[in-house]
Order: sequence, then structure tokens, then C-alpha cells
Amino acid sequence: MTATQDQPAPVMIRLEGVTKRYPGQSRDAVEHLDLEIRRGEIVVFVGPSGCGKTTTMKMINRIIEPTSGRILLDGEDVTRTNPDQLRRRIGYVIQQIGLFPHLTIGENIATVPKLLGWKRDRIAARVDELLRVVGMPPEEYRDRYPKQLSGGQQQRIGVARALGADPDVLLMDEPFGAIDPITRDRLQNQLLRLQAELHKTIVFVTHDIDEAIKLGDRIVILQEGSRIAQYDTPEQILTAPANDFVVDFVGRGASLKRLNLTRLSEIPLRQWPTIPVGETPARALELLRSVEEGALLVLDPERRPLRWVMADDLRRGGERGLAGIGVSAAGTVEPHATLADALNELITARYSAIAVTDGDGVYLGVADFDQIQEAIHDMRAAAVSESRAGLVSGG
Ligand SMILES: Nc1ncnc2c1ncn2[C@@H]1O[C@H](COP(=O)(O)OP(=O)(O)OP(=O)(O)O)[C@@H](O)[C@H]1O
Repeated sequence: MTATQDQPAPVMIRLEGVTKRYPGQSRDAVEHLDLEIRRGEIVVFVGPSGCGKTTTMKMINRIIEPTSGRILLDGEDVTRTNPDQLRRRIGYVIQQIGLFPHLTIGENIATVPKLLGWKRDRIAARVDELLRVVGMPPEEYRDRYPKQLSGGQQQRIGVARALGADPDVLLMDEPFGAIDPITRDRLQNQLLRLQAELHKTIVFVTHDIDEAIKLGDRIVILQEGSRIAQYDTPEQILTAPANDFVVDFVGRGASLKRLNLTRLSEIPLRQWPTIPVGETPARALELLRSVEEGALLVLDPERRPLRWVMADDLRRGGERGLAGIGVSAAGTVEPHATLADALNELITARYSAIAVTDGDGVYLGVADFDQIQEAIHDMRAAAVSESRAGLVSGG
């Protein structure tokens, strides 16, 4: 993922004073843009319609030629190199997929390796490898035609094709824009998994701030003319927006969105007094008197949470045993749950805390409102001190 602040990754794409004015227009679509994109990061361009996102992205592989300015790829000025050669070094994925309908899936993926003159065996091996990378068994899909696939599958082939010749850079222009929300979520997750393995430099264009927050190591929020309103991590954009434009663009609920960025595993879990379900209510009352908490968490013999019991439950219904009193401790969460997931469970939980369990349902600790509030407080403090230290650019 991202390099640490002590050791920033080298710049992979640098735009220097890049300007685009379309013929016959009186204004620049992109006005003198300076931007650096580091190797191995996913940088998402987001902004209102017409602000110049697509124009900016297409200048990187020179599908659109800049009017002025320079573009450097891995330190090399590519503003005047042969655009065909340039495009073979940069994978490109678009919304309307653009698979060749008369070619099989395998032939589609093989497009760039073929252009580069790879040997037949190497191409075949690469096609199968890429089909596996995007989670589509080669035997099943290699020989089909694009129209025999769903929209989401076609989009995955679009990604596989863009990765054909193992380019360092991938440009993705609203690749999941036309896809239903559930498939879109799956494709986003797959892209993140793929990136964790491949470490490409990815420039991703979207209208959707939530998609930007989910995918971006950094986000560039653009205003008209591709002017940078803020270029920052999702955390900073949500917690320390640089100006009113960013506040408006991110919209209401920035703090709630921020909760999606932290997982329970990143915050200290609270340890709660627990009691095995086989214990007597009298023993439970005794334990409850000796702790600060107002309830005990009853665990089954496999240490899975069963019930929350309070002193009143124990006094009133004691003869039923610990399994039959108190309120259900169902609605547990696992450590990879985000704070948003945890908050969601807390709101509907029968008790004011929820148990956190491992994959087998075994008790690990609890999360409650106080912890989430504390986590939000820490995020704010971290964002403010980071802004003050000027560690990230504000555009
Ligand atoms: N071929 C063209 N000729 C003239 N003007 C153009 C051309 N392509 C784009 N523009 C203009 O340039 C500006 C930026 O367009 P661009 O497509 O880059 O924006 P965008 O942010 O990607 O928009 P969207 O989110 O709607 O796709 C817009 O004002 C658009 O009308």
C-alpha cells in the first residue's frame, strides 16, 4: 500500500503545468495542473461533472494531447514519445468496457501481449494467469465471447485485459459506473485484493465520493478546470477538509463515512467480566458486585457469548439458570468489522455493548459507545495534528 511518511515512494506520474483547451473553446478544460502520483498508490480523481477528470486522466496516456505542460512517467518525459508505445506501458479500463465482441475472452486479454510480439506459449500462460487473478476459471471462460458474460464479468475481463502486459500504471475511468451496487461492491473489493498483490500505480476516476473513500490511498478532489481543491488521504479529507468546496462535495455525514475507515482490530477492545453458563446465579451476583460493569457476559462452554445478565435478572429469575435470563448477546461482530458496522450493531443491540468474537464465534472482548466515541476523538486529534505539521498537501 502507501509508503510511510518517513520514506515516500518514488513519484511514478508527474504532471507539470498541464493544460488542455479544446479547439474552439474559450476556457481551459484543465488549467495548469501540477500533480504527483506515487508508485504503488491508488489515486482517485473525484469531482463534479465536467470538472476535467476524464480529460486529465486521458492526457496521462495521451488519448488526449495536452495543449501545454509536461507529463513524466517514472521520471521520463513522455509528452512527446510515441503514443502507441506509451499506451502499451499503461493499462486502461473504461466504463463501457470496450471488449472486442468478435474476439474470445482469451483473445481480448491477449491484445497487448500480441502487439508486443510475445511468443504464443507465453501469451497463453499469461491469459490463464490473469483469468485466475480476476477470479474467473480459465477453462470455463477463456473461449467464450464477451456477450456470453454478465456486465460484472465483462468488467473483470476489462481489468484482466488492461493488466495484459503487466503495466506499472493502470488508468481506470469510472470502470464500475454502470454496474449494480452489489456487483460494484464486489468488484471494488476484488480490485483492492488485486492491488494488495500487484502494487500497481492506479489512477481511478469516479463521481462517487464513497467509492473514492473506499478505494483511494489518496483522493484528488477537483473543481472546474481540474483545479485541486484537496489532495489527501481519505482520512484527512473526511476529518480535515481543506475548504468549503470539499465540505460541500463530501457532503453531510463525513463523520459517519469516517467510521468506515477504522476497524475494530485497530482500536483497543474492552475486556468485560464474563461467566461460564454453568455457574450458579448466586456466584454470578457475587462476581457482579465485585466489578464496575452493570452486567456480566455469559459464555457457553466454547466461550461463545450467550446472554447479558444484570443484577435484577439474577435476583428475579435466578432459578432458571444463566442461559434463561437477561438479554441475548446475539449480534456480535468480528475484529475486521468497521466502526460503522459496530455502531450499526450497537444501535439495535439489546444491551449497550456488543461482543467481539473471532471467526469461530469465540469471545475476544467488547465494543461500546464510549470506545467508538473515543476512537472518533482520537481520529480528530490525529487529523488536526497532521494538518498542523503540514505532512500532507492541501492543494
Ligand atoms: N472533445 C471536447 N471538445 C470540447 N470540449 C470538451 C471535449 N471533451 C470535454 N470537453 C469539456 O471539457 C470539460 C471537462 O470535461 P471532462 O470530460 O474531462 O470532465 P469530467 O470531469 O470527466 O466530467 P464527467 O464526470 O461528466 O465525465 C467539460 O466542460 C467538457 O464539456
